[in-house]
Amino acid sequence: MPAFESEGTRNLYWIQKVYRAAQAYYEVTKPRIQIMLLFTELCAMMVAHRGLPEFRITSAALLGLALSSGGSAALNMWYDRDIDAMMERTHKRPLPSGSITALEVLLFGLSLISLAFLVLYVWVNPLTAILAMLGAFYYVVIYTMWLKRRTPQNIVIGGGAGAFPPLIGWAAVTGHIELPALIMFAVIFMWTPPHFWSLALYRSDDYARAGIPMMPVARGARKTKKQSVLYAICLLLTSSLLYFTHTVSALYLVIAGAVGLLFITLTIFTLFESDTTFVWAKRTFAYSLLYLPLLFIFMIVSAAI
Ligand code: HEM
Ligand SMILES: CC(C)=CCC/C(C)=C/CC/C(C)=C/COP(=O)(O)OP(=O)(O)O
Repeated sequence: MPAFESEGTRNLYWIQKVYRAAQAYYEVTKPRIQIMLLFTELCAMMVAHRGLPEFRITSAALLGLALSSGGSAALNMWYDRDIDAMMERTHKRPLPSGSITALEVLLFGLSLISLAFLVLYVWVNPLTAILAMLGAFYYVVIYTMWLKRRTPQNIVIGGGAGAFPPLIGWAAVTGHIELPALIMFAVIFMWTPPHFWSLALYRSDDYARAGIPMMPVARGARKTKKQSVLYAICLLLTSSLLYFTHTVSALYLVIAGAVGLLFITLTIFTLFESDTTFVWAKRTFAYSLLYLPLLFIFMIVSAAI
C-alpha cells in the first residue's frame, strides 16, 4: 500500500479501489445482455398472467434470473479468460486486464448461482430454481466449456441457454411449462444464429486469432450468410406459432410478420454484399437487438387486448 500525505488522500485511494473492484464485478456479469434476458422473462410472466403478476413473485423471479445468468456470465468469463485476452473485442475485460483475479471471479460466479437457487426455491417455486440451474449448466458447461471451442454449431446448440428466461418466467407465474413458453424458447433459439453470426462476420479475425471455430471462420462468410437467412425464416415461422396457442391476438401475428420479414430481408441483403464489406451485416446485428424487444412487447400488448 502506498504512503499517504494525508487522511484525505488515503480515503480517496480506498474509494477508488472499491469503485474499481465493484465495476469489475459488475462487468463480469455481462450487464447489457442481462437486460435483454430479464426483459424476455418479464414479458413471459406478463403474457402468462395477462398483466403484471404479484410484486413478490415478479421481483423474486427477476432477481433469481439476474443472479443465475450473472453468475453464469462470470463463470463464462472465468473459463474464457485465455481467449478473451487474444480478442480485440474482449481484451479489456476485467480478467484479461488484471483488475480482478480468476479465483475471485470463480467464487463470485458460484456464489451468485447458489444464491439464485435459494431465492427462486424459497420465494418463487422449485421448478423455476431447477430451470435456472439448467440454464446456468447449459451456458457454462455445454456452451462455454464443451461446444464453443469445438464446433461451428456451438451457438446453434449452445444458444439454447439464452432461451431459458421465458421458461423461467412462465414457470414462476403458472408453476408449469406450457406450449406458449416453449414457443418463446424456440423464438430465442432461432433468433440467436442470425443475431450472433451477423456480428461474427465482421469479427471473424478476432475468432480466428483465438482459434474459435465460429461459423465464418470454419465454413466461410457465404455459408454463414445463407444459414442466417434460413434461421431468420424459421424465426418468422416459429414466432407466428404463438398466435395459434390463443394467448395473443391477430395484431401480434401482423407485427411478428412485419418485424420477421424485415429481419429476413436484412439477412438476404448480406448475401449481396462482398464477403469483405460488412455494412448489411452490421445493420442486421443492430436490428437483431431491436427485433427481440419489439416482438416481446407486442406479445404483452396483444395478450392484454
Ligand atoms: C450463444 C449465444 C449468443 C452469443 C454467442 C452472443 C454473442 C454476442 C456478442 C459477441 C455480442 C457483442 C458484444 C460486444 O460487442 O462486446 C452480443 C451482443 C448482445 N447480445 Fe448476444 N449472444 C448470444 C445470445 C444472446 C441472447 C440469448 C441474448 C438475449 C436474449 C443476447 C443479447 C445481446 C445484447 C442485448 C447485446 C448488446 C449488448 C452488448 O453489446 O453487450 N445475446 N452478443
Ligand atoms: C440462467 C441462464 C438463463 C443463463 C443464461 C446465461 C447467458 C448470459 C446467456 C446469454 C448467451 C450469451 C451472451 C452468449 C455469449 O457468450 P460468448 O462467450 O460467446 O460471448 P463473449 O465472447 O462476448 O464472451
